[in-house]
Amino acid sequence: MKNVAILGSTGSIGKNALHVVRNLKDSFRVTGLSSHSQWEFLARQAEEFNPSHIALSDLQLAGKLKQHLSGKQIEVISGNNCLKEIVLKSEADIVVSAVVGAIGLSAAIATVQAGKILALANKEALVMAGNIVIPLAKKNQILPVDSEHSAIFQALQSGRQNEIRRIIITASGGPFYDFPADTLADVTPAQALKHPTWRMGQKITIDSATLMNKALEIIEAKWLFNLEADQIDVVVHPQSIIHSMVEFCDGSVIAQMGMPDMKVPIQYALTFPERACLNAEPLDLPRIENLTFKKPDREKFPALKLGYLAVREGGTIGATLNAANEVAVQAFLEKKIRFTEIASFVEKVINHHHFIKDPCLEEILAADAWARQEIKKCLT
Ligand SMILES: NC(=O)C1=CN([C@@H]2O[C@H](COP(=O)(O)OP(=O)(O)OC[C@H]3O[C@@H](n4cnc5c(N)ncnc54)[C@H](OP(=O)(O)O)[C@@H]3O)[C@@H](O)[C@H]2O)C=CC1
Ligand SMILES: CC(=O)[C@@H](O)[C@H](O)COP(=O)(O)O
Ligand SMILES: [Mn+2]
Repeated sequence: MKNVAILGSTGSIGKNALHVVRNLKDSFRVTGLSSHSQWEFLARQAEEFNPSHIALSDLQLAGKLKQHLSGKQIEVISGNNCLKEIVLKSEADIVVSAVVGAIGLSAAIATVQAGKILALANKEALVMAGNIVIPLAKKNQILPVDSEHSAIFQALQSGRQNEIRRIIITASGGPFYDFPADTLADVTPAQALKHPTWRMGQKITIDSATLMNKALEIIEAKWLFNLEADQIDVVVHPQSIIHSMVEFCDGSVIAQMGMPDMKVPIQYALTFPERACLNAEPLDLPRIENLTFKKPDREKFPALKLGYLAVREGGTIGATLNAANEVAVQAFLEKKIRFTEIASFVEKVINHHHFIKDPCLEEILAADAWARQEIKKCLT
């Protein structure tokens, strides 16, 4: 029996993770759950899974949660450090990090420092601070949940690190891939939130539409798999059936395929190195008929080149890109900026930032804070 804590349990990945754990209840016990403000939903999850600790980052709502659960043996943690606290207090063997954004970094660091397995969906932690997080982790201590990285990790089980020629990360292209470039300035948040193949939280869905998600993912891949920029390719594959591929030095290309369903990579991260049965929709290739591929359009979707810049140059670019993007996505959702301004404002902030080649954690956090202030100047 393994103890699992799920950070961000009320979100899209968090709910899928609980679905997986519910089906594997003889192998996993939930000892920690967390959310930001959905306290009633978190309370229902706590009542079902009976963890020893839960965390709500919103201090004011935490009072209501405590009152609701009074009489139960569940400790409620709240406040700024609650993610880190739940990692350490919940006695988890595995921490699923399914929070969105930079807030996940401290929990990622705490998890690996405590020697626990980190099942990582929160790609932003590696985008910001892969140079800090990765050296702290042992081999296979960080297990990817992101579908593309899980696919690459699975494909890599058939070869060795020094046999990798390149990886090919697939991208759905998002809802606007075939839109004429001159129409993108006018697309709305409602349109952007209609992802063609995946049902996900709002932030990542907008990132998919700008292709910033692929930018974040190539940075994530660099850190997870120790790759150079010229070993990371992106191909647009609108059906999201091939989740990514690895080309080895003998020319063999190993792909991981399946219907788009995050329960598959979540479960693999929890059960690795074993596999467990999962009642997922079977892959019916004759029904799908066509798997198609296109070169990404870097002019129409400039976010991708920012990702390659961060992979090549490293340093504080990842943290700056991530922070500026988080603010820009929120501003787009609030209809304060246009869709096309997300990438252009992020680029502007990166170009103005004070680059540090090998930043320590404090310098990374300072770059994050600076970028959040700087991009606000573009919003007024
Ligand atoms: N969704 C997907 O299929 C995929 C997601 N990912 C990555 O996984 C992560 C989660 O994505 P997703 O599940 O879609 O996101 P959601 O928005 O659906 O869920 C986010 C979760 O994080 C919590 N949260 C939000 N803000 C804070 C905060 N400031 N402090 C503490 N907790 C917070 C939310 O709590 P509350 O509900 O109370 O707001 C919620 O539980 C992201 O990094 C994303 O890029 C990667 C691959 C696929
Ligand atoms: C499910 C998952 O891993 C997402 O990151 C997904 O890949 C987003 O789709 P895009 O390929 O459109 O970015
Ligand atoms: Mn992904």
